Amino acid sequence: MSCSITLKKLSYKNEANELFKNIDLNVGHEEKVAIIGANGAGKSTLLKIIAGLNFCFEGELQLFHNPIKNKKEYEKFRSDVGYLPQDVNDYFLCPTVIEDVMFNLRAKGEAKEEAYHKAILMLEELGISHLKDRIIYELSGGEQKIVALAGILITKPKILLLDEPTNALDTQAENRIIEILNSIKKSMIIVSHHKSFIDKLAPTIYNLSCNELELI
Ligand SMILES: Nc1ncnc2c1ncn2[C@@H]1O[C@H](COP(=O)(O)OP(=O)(O)OP(=O)(O)O)[C@@H](O)[C@H]1O
Repeated sequence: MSCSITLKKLSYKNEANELFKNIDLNVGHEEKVAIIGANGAGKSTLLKIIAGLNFCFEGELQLFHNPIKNKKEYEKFRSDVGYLPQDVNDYFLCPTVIEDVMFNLRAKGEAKEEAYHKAILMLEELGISHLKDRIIYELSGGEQKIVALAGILITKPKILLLDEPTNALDTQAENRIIEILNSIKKSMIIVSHHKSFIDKLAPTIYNLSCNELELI
């Protein structure tokens, strides 16, 4: 199987606890995988490791079959990975929604008009055109989460890592996200507490519990 993400005997301990030990995981090309688990089980930590934000692990992380041990080795793949953190409070770099959604495209050298056009389409697709000129820090938590997702999807990463993507979203927004994520053909890992949300999205579900990743 062609794998986008592979974990081999991955172990991690923080100062206080061992969070997971000898975890194996394969996420195939365009496969959607969900991870559930109790508060503090280590789900966000695992996602941060896969997102290249923490290299203090033992074992092996591979992206597209390439072993990655450190930040330098990760850089080659960074633009292939879109990571939505659980808390998007400190996530934004621009004052307004449209500027922030355009930002990553502009950073990649895309012309302003083209980036603006794509950002407008992305806001439409996510149903948040009405937020276009709003100041991000005046938006609700749920609105901020969708804006952050827009800023990620617009760069068309090959892998999506989503930490509680529907946290703080109302039912209508959640259904919109389900529809959009279902229509996207990418490799995805979704961390969520909402089993009903995951059931509509990811055929493969793991439970992170007692240091182990168990297929359920
Ligand atoms: N930066 C940090 N420094 C120290 N401990 C941390 C840090 N981040 C997380 N932890 C601890 O690591 C453990 C796992 O946290 P993590 O956020 O990965 O769990 P989680 O499964 O995502 O939880 P939740 O479902 O509540 O979001 C927790 O005990 C947490 O307190």
